[in-house]
Amino acid sequence: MTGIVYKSTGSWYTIKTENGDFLECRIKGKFRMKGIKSTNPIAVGDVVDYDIENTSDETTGVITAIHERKNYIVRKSVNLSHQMHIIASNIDVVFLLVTINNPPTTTSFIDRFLVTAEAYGIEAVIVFNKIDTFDEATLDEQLYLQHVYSSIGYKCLRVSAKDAKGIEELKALMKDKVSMFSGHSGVGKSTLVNTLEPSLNLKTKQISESHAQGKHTTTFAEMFDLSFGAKIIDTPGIRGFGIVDMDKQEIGDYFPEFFALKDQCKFNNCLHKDEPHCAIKKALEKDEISWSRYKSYIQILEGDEEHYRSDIYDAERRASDETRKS
Ligand SMILES: Nc1nc2c(ncn2[C@@H]2O[C@H](COP(=O)(O)OP(=O)(O)OP(=O)(O)O)[C@@H](O)[C@H]2O)c(=O)[nH]1
Ligand SMILES: [Zn+2]
Repeated sequence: MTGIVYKSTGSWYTIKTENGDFLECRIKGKFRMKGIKSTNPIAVGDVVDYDIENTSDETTGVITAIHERKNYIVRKSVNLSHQMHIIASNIDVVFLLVTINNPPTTTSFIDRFLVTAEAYGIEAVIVFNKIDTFDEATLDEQLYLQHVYSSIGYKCLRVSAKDAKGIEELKALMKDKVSMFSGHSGVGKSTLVNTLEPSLNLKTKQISESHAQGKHTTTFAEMFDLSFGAKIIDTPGIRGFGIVDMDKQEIGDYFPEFFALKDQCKFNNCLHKDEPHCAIKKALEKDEISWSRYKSYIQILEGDEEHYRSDIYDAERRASDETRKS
């Protein structure tokens, strides 16, 4: 029998069975996934095979196999620096909430996020929130950003979580899929989820307020079914999008508009920096590639390893704090 993992608390896993019932399961034997050193063998989102185990007073399950993951997101384990903790798997779409100035979301943050999503193989959608607060300048900036990202091919939505604007479009994109919401603290993630499903009171808020950072081991990702046929994965205390190891050579491949042109660069290992006859730099000069995207690319390329290997939320937050100070 097959089920989906909705919650994991270390030794027990709550799975939803094909009948729609929830079943508490343990695992039997060793689960080793090829190529990943992870502290947890099974993560929220995993599709698993299980057997029923009946004892005199309860019915539980035993997970016997895990189906191949279509993708997964990780963070470094708190205690074991070389191991990964798999936060969640089989995510269909991740929504990045962006606010223009309250709080500010920089293009560099957006681009790092998109690069990570590309590397993970997860579709990313940009959701501009708080449109109810926009003055003319903010609106201009938002529309400009929307133009930049939609011309690359990223879906963009404009919403107001507070006034429930744009919510139907968002629901349509979430239907029949597993979604995650991400973005800086204060962009409106909890508000938006509550607008989508008022009965669902996610723990995100409480936990971030009690400064649970560093105590990740006590917070667990959890999947929820929403009434309109969508699933979301909530990751309390984890607002970033994990870590991805990238070679310098592959970074450009995670900028779709660079990737589309790179065959036209003279050198097939072109880093689009100082090389002659670079198609990306030519496109940049013709304004066919946005300067802010190119700047983000160079930052990621030249950034110290910490920048793209550590939690991008924290890295970017520090960076954006520094920019604001200067
Ligand atoms: N005007 C306006 N305010 C909003 C909107 N969405 C959220 N807010 C406000 O923005 C503030 C932050 O919203 P939250 O939903 O707590 O943000 P969050 O992203 O969950 O924040 P963290 O829990 O810290 O990660 C709250 O005061 C909300 O009322 C919106 O669409 N319009
Ligand atoms: Zn090039």
